[in-house]
Amino acid sequence: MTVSMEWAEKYRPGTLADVVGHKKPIEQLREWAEQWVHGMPEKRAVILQGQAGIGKTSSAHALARDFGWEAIELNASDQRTAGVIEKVAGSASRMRTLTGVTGKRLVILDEADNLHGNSDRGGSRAIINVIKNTNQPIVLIANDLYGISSSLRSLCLEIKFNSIQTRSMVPALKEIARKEGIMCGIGVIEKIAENADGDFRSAVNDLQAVAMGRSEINIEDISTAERDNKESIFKVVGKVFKGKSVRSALEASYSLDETPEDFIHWIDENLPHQYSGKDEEAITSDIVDAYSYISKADRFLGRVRRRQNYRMWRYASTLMTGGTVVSKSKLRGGFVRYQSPSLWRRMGQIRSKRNMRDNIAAKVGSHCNESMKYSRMGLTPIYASLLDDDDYAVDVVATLDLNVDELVQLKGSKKVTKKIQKIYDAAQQLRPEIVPGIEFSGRPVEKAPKKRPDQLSLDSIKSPETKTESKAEVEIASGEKPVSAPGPGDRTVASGKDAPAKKQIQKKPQKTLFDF
Ligand SMILES: Nc1ncnc2c1ncn2[C@@H]1O[C@H](COP(=O)(O)OP(=O)(O)OP(=O)(O)O)[C@@H](O)[C@H]1O
Repeated sequence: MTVSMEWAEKYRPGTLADVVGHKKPIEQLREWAEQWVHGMPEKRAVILQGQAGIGKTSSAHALARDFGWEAIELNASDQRTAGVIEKVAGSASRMRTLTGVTGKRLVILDEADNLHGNSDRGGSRAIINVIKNTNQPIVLIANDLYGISSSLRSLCLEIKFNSIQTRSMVPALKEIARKEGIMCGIGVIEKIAENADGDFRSAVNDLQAVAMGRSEINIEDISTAERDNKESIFKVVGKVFKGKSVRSALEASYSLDETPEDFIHWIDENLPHQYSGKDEEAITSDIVDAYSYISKADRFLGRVRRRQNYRMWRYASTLMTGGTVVSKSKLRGGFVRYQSPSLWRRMGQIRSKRNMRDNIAAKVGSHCNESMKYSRMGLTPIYASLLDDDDYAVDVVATLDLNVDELVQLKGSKKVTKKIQKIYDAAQQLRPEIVPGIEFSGRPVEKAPKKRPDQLSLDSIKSPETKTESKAEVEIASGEKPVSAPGPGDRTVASGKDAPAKKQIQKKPQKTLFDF
């Protein structure tokens, strides 16, 4: 097994045919390159846009190789001043390539959504000028189009790279494992691909990490690797709180698989737990000092979000880790069980509660032909109060098609109580059948006659006799013999045979709120 070289580099696709997924964008890229072969395309530059690690840069290099072009890559760490860009892709480059061979040169500008910093001074303007005049193909690579000016965008053909689907990654990962002589147990590759969330580079990195020192990988090894990653965050947090070397804390934080956006929450959550003891005054002062650095780091994170300039993450990291390290008046050891950020849990809870509240309001709104916003404010509380009456409650749940969690929330309860479960079960039997192709609006168009709450209540599902009474009620109300007995099973679309029964039931005077 070779571990000396990164597999992601080793298995970088050599030609466009080796690129995993991206059928359509690769086709677009090829067509654009063909136009260069036969002359000059309308757009002399393309922007390959998509999340990191999905093969944009590799595709650009593979394109150059397939077409026999020299590739020159300028990434954000290069000095992308107007002069440099002009030199590489401007008028001089029209004569011949760097190697002296006359032919096309593919200029690849990585991180094109990041052309703001000092080193890129004039970069954006220079690229615009170069694109207008060049006779060399130019590829811009960007995670996000928002960081690129509209005047630059208008000169480029935009090609979107989507994240790679798990099922496309699996055969490619299996092939890498085979070439590396690694045996993989059932589901191993699928799990790695799933965890990567569309990012093929991280899938390859994960495969390499878990294969290190093994010739066989089983599914349990993957869970261990996931746990190792979690352990490493605890180690880094420990280094920040307990160590005195800014450098080693910073280096440890860079090795993490967490962004500064996430890491700051770990520090924020655990700082007060780590700094505890009897010397209250010193502790308070250390905590205040550390938080003053953390808040400055947070300001940088805000700037990164607003300007999409990820270079400033560096300052944020230095402030939050280095700042916390230097703000200790003395070293504090002691074991502390670090917690994952509670803010995430709270946000998750709030978000899911809010989503549920909106779902309920949308269902009420749909039933009453009102907007979700209006029903959230005005109507939902009314429906909530109807739940106090068990019979209405069953009808409300069935009519609005509430699920059990929504019922719990609308009832203002904290959990599924026995009563709530009973209401829900009763509603399941009353629930109208949804006619395919017709969206449920609380009033399905064609369905078997819906039983009224007075026909099916909590009690009525308890004893079969009560159901018989209900049949009798229909008979009395219609003055005719009922065609079929309404029971839990008869929630099908009304057939011609059922039609008379439906007609009779519609004649019945309104008895409940939902009888319209
Ligand atoms: N679609 C893909 N097909 C084959 N290999 C891929 C693909 N996507 C990523 N890889 C692997 O991941 C590595 C990184 O890919 P690449 O640099 O092309 O991604 P990117 O989208 O340009 O990411 P970034 O925006 O971070 O530069 C490659 O060396 C390759 O091993």
